[in-house]
Amino acid sequence: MDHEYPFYQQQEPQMTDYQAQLEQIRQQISALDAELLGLLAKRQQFTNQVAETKIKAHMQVRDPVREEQLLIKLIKQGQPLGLTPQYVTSLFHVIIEDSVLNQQMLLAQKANPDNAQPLNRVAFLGDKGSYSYLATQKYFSRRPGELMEIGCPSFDAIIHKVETGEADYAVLPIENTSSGSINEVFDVLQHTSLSIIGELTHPVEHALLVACDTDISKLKTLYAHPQVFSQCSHFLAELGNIEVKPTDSTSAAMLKVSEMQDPSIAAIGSAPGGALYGLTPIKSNLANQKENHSRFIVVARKPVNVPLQIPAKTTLVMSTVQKPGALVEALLVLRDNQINMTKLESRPINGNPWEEMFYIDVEANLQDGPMQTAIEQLHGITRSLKVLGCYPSEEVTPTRVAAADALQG
Ligand SMILES: O=C(O)C(=O)C[C@]1(C(=O)O)C=C[C@@H](O)C=C1
Repeated sequence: MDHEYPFYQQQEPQMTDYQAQLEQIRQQISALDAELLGLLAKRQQFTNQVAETKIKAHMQVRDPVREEQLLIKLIKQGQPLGLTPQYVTSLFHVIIEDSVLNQQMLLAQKANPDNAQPLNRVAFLGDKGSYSYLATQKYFSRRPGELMEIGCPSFDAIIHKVETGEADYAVLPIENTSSGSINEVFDVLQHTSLSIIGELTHPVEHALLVACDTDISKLKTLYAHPQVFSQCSHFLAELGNIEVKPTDSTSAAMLKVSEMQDPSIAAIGSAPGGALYGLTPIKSNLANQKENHSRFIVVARKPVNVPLQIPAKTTLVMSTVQKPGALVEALLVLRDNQINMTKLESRPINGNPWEEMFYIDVEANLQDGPMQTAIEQLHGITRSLKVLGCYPSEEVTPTRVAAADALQG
């Protein structure tokens, strides 16, 4: 006879028991997460108060000594709680970056009081879901006023919207870590009266997006912006014989795939952007370089004043006289005035392909004495020189603390 189990034998827990346990723990996690959000919001209120004080005291926003002390203390406090120095450091780098950018925005607002408006009409490439759309959302989420998104089919159309007053700002991609400078934007900057008033970098995480249940082996056609194809050239080479079809923007590619609902068709774009079109990612991280970012500039009809308390960048465009060493002579002016150049880009002059325009980004405030001297000297040795804009630098370099140092003593 089969062995009889005593009636009182504990039954094996059912899957529903485990799910109930999981749900109970998850509710406790969610309650703690809500508390953490409340604390972060309170911290933001305090650091905004710090900004108010710094405005009155004409103090720099960044205080590296304070950041180093703060990180060392937090690493020590985290250790007995089982929080590694790496975890604590990376967490507070994000928190401090947000604090610095918020403070910079507050100081910039004080320096440009008439810029604050209830509605920010912003032109950008493509439509909702494009990388420019995501960058626009990111940049203006930190600024007061409602955002009116104005998607455009081309860079010329974007510039036209702002020049004619149909838009207040434009967000333009100017370079990408994988595919380099975006030449069309440098070319439109040559002839516009608009000023660069801001910048931001935004991660560009390309994913393979589809509208219905399928897999890579079934794909025959791929839609994407040409920039995306060059950034994902290695992935495309591995894909083999698949037809790639360029679109004006990433959002146009995603809209196409969403409308066709065809399992043999996909788009390359960001997963958050794709979600706006009902697309799902079947493969991520397609870019040649894993750290793939695009830098965007923000342009407007009026330049902004950048307070000396926050790090500034100035972008110049110049053409040199036709003599050997002319460019070197111009760059030596920057060196002689202790001005650090962060970017140099050359572009042919429309209608005069044998001469070039040079775009230069420097880490300097236009109001600075040395910068004023450099501009004056450059006017004397170049054929043409134009300041495209002076704007707050949004690159917040994190303060590094060696974990070992932090845990000593
Ligand atoms: O305490 C300050 O001075 C702040 O501005 C706050 C804060 C922070 O978020 O902790 C931000 C930036 C500074 O570099 C240092 C610290």
